[in-house]
Amino acid sequence: MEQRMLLVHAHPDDESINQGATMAKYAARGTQVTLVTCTLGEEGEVLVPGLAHLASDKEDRLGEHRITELANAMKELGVTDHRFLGGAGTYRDSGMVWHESGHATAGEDVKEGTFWRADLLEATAHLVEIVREVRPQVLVTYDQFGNYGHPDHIQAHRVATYAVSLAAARSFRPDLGPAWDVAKVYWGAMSETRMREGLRKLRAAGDTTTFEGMDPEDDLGWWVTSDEFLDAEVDANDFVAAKLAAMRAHETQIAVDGPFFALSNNVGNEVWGTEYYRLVKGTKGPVDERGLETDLFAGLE
Ligand SMILES: CC(=O)N[C@H]1[C@@H](O[C@@H]2[C@H](O)[C@H](O)[C@@H](O)[C@H](O)[C@H]2O)O[C@H](CO)[C@@H](O)[C@@H]1O
Ligand SMILES: [Zn+2]
Repeated sequence: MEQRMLLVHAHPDDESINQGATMAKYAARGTQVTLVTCTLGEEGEVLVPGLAHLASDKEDRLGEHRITELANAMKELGVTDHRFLGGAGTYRDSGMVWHESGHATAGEDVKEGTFWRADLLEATAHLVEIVREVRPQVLVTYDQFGNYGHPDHIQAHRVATYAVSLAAARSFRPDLGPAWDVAKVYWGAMSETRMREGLRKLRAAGDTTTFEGMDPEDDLGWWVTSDEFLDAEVDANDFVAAKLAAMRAHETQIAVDGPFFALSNNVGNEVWGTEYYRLVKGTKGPVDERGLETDLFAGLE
């Protein structure tokens, strides 16, 4: 079977942070990996001082710069098919604010033309066209909370979920191509056990700044998924270097000496090279002794 995987993400950088190792692993073994990014990340911060002029409140050219960052990241992962939903610049980054309880949320005045205010059916139709062209057996996106509450992540979840249904409906927009039913849909997840183990190692090594304020013995809350709800673990430790190089490519968003890289090597390999998933559509394939699939195409041979 020719394996085809489609990932739907909100901003350039989400793909590398969340599934960079998985993408590199499957691309290396010949799976067709397609990434759809819904915005250009125009409202992002700019961590590189020499690029501060690009910010949305200055020259507003961060979006075009992040197109290049994404292309560079895809080269590191070996992914050759990456697209912007509706074409580059169709949906603008909605921005975000931090809610008092620690997760992201939409600001008071979300601008016209942003992804959060997009017409859901219009945005979904753009994705249906891609789904019917690519015909993926596996689709990956965020959970209903966008994993940490960012409005664009939540909207990407909604568009991806709606597009899976409509792409399979023969009577919906036949002009967008023959119907296609995606066999398996996964939500990216962060294992509670793995995050707790990583935090314990960091704190034991004296690191109090990485994931500052998080106590490994506390309830880790919305950050993580309880292991009872995990369905798949992709061990891509051989591709950690590619993932970290892809994350570094998003230089305006991810500080090389920031929390993502502050992990010591051994913690880094364990935390970043293994990526977790919840299966929300389709039948679970063969599992290991923990009840976890180790291949997202399990059961589809
Ligand atoms: C990983 C991710 O989704 N990044 C988004 C996010 O970026 C955050 C935002 O700039 C926030 O203000 C910072 O405090 C935080 O550190 C950033 O991770 O939101 C941006 C604006 O919508 C988006 O461009 C970026 O890709
Ligand atoms: Zn994002």
